[in-house]
Amino acid sequence: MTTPLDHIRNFSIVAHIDHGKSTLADRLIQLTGALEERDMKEQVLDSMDIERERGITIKAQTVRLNYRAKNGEDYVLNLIDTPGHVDFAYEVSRSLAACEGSLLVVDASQGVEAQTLANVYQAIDNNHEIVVVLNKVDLPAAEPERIREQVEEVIGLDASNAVMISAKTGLGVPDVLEAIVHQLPPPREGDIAAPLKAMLVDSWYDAYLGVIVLVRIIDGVLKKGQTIRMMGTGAKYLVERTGVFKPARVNVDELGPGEFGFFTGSIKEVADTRVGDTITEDRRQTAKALPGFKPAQPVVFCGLFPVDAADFEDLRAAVGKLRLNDASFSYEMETSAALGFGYRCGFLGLLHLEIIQERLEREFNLDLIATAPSVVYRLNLNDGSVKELHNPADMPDVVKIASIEEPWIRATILTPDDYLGGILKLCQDRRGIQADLSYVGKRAMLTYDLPLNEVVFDFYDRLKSISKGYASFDYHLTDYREGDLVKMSILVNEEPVDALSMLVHRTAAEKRGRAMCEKLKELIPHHLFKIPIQAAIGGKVIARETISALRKDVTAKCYGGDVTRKRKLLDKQKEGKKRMRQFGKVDIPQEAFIQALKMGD
Ligand SMILES: Nc1nc2c(ncn2[C@@H]2O[C@H](COP(=O)(O)OP(=O)(O)OP(=O)(O)O)[C@@H](O)[C@H]2O)c(=O)[nH]1
Repeated sequence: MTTPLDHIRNFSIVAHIDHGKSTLADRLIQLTGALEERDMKEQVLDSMDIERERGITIKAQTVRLNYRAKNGEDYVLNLIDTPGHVDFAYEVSRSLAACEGSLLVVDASQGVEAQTLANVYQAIDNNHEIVVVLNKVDLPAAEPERIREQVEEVIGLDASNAVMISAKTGLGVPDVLEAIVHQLPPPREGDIAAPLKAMLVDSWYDAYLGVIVLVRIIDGVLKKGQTIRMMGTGAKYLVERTGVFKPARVNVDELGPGEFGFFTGSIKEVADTRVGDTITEDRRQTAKALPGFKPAQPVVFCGLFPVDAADFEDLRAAVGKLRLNDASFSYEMETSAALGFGYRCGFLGLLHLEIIQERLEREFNLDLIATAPSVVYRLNLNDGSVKELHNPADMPDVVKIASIEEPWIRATILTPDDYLGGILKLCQDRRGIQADLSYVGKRAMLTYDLPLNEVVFDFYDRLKSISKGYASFDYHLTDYREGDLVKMSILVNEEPVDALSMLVHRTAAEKRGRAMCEKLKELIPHHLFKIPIQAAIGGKVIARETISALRKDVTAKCYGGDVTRKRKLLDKQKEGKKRMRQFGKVDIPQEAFIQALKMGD
């Protein structure tokens, strides 16, 4: 039995990070009895360990809630979870496109932040009705009335019906359920008699069931035994199981118009399922596919290499496994003169990079060296062709290059007035161009255009430290612009270390080069000979440091007598060596790479 359309509400929750989205979702699940209290783990929606530890949401999830409203009617509420971080904007957009309304959660003690704006504008772009929820009213610092006005003023939403709640204590949460039923619209279309038409919202790999595909049904029904066709890829599959998440997986006989649910078939890889694709029945196809989605494009690349070359096979297996569940992560094999075999990997952004790296190290027990993150440059060559450059090491000879273009972003930063000066300077130092400066209550809202290349290093960390954590930040890619970019190489003992080469703006090259050489001088241990460290553009050295020679006999202090002590010291030294990489005759500790690449200003 499918639910009639006017008794279905599909909604998502949009919020700035930490404003209480997950806490509210948990409350809604709890209140509608979807979970027994004792089964209620904290934040059930954030299922992966890392997500839970870091308190961030990565994978979009959906939960069906059964709710009997005060009017006595039974409703099916589908909560579609969306990630809150900028890197996952693409996942946010596809989840929003699949539902009709949003709860906009705003922390009543903090007010509107950068991601509040970015996320709510996406919801508005998707024609969502929006219920404003002011959360954390239990906090002494909460000013719900003031924040209500702020929402109206800054976003232009009618907040007269705003629901004031504390997701933590549960206060006001039942009103949220009523608001969902009465203020959000049911699905706008849906013909149960028409041929099947469904949107592929998400997919992931499950060790027992294979690929699980999350769908939103538009027309018709989806059930076991049907042969379905993915209209974009043309692939056909037999449906083996249909079901919903409550949030535990429950099988159902069929899914009808307006409903969310999942199906499984013999689909081997997540890569076979294209998010945004239209699913129809093979023998009775829908006439028109849904407007397609753009696949997520990786914007940041870096090389990942095992510290111990013998671990390469393990790395190969691990990236393959991760990719099964994350089609937005891409990789191809790379060989580096310095680092041996590894992978060049593409990510949606810096947080995505960090998460993947951490999962590889933690879940697969790998010790990795990551090279400097790089954006995708566009090279216009003299022969008229255009080349995309993912790796500075692949840069062709400069005489072949007519011009280089780099990606730019538009960043929105909200900050208390006190830190504005420092932030303006940071943006200016990073070649930023100010587009706007206005005020949201007592806080400044800055709009800046910045080269992504200047943001991938440590912009976010710097912003947080300048503003003592109070500034919020959001960005989206805008365009490619020509820039005076040069490849800077780092030479250790006259040997170029490819993993440390990078593209920099000519005006910043000398400063970066000098900082890099100074840093490496501190980080590379003394050897028995003098080691020059140089930064160079083409053949021209722009910075230089020298590590003096040192004769060091670690066993000298053992007076030759105690053999076991001597052995222990030698073992210890060997252990230290394992985490080193040899460049020509020089050993560079892994730590030196990480630190050199992490440069502050
Ligand atoms: N005092 C108070 N704290 C709350 C309330 N709601 C949430 N919090 C706390 O605020 C913090 C962030 O809440 P989350 O629900 O994880 O926030 P989120 O928006 O889901 O964050 P992300 O998943 O990282 O985007 C947690 O420490 C919660 O315990 C509330 O009503 N009152």
